[in-house]
Amino acid sequence: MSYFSITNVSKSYDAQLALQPFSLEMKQGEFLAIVGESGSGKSTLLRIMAGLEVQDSGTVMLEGNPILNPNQKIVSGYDEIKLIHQNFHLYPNSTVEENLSRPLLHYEREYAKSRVEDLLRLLGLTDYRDRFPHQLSGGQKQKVAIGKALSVEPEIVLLDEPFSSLDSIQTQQLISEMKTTFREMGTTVIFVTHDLDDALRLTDNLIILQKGKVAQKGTSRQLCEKPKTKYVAQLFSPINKLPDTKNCYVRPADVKLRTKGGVLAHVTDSRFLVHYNSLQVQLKESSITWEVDDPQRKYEQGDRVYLSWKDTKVMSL
Ligand SMILES: Nc1ncnc2c1ncn2[C@@H]1O[C@H](COP(=O)(O)OP(=O)(O)OP(=O)(O)O)[C@@H](O)[C@H]1O
Repeated sequence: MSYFSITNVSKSYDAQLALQPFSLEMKQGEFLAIVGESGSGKSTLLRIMAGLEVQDSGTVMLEGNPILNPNQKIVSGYDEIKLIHQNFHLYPNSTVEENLSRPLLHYEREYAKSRVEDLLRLLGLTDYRDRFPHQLSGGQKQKVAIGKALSVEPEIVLLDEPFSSLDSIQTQQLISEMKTTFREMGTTVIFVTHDLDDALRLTDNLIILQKGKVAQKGTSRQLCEKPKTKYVAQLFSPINKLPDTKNCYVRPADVKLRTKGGVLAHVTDSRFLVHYNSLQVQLKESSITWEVDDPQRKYEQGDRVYLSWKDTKVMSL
């Protein structure tokens, strides 16, 4: 018996198909990221997993017990499975400490006190315990919201793009911190996002969702090297279509640049990036524009360059 399992769960809203039959098995303490563009069904899936949405078909089971949906249960949702999303709610007139304590009102006092201390320490909020939400940064507020959800010790945390109000540096930092916290607590985590980089900060275990359907699952390496669709390929880098082919592409990093021999192109733009210059080049024969990496930072706008690539690097999508 698997720890958390979703079997053939599907959902439509009127005529709109949001999720095609979806199945998943997870072990306790495992992390998973579900990546998909807007409208791919990520939130719908998480809400069904949390028992907050009625599915058209299929079952969700936690440790052999069914997760009941709002049609089957009077008070929807479970303490064991917490969904955290962007529109988090903090009590504005309560301090950080009080916000974290509120969900524990019905717990034994000593336990609640020590649990709040643990959360303050884990989330790095000890110095902010007496502050009110309006005295916190966006990242700190988000941490308190996550702390509130974690206070009842959920076994599974479902993160629905909870960091989208933060800038990318804050987001990266918070995801790394959360990863340590979740590991320490042995929490099972499912993180949905449209941003592959954010997903990879948490885990290498990926499912790509596209139009309500699993496009591919696997590790980042498997998905990057053997993408099954254009969408999966483009999550990792831009892709360049080979001239005179229907569906053959090559990545910018897999194109070699030379001063002679290969496909002639002209450099039309150059951008400085951390590890290489990213060139925009126009292929002479076909007038197609490509993006290619110039790791030696050798070429400039206006230069002629010859392009070549290995057949093994060509992706048929
Ligand atoms: N309550 C609803 N009523 C009708 N249609 C809905 C409802 N909720 C979602 N949908 C539709 O179902 C599809 C999947 O939506 P969902 O919110 O699950 O996607 P998502 O991947 O989470 O999107 P986003 O990243 O923009 O939040 C979309 O086409 C959406 O318009």
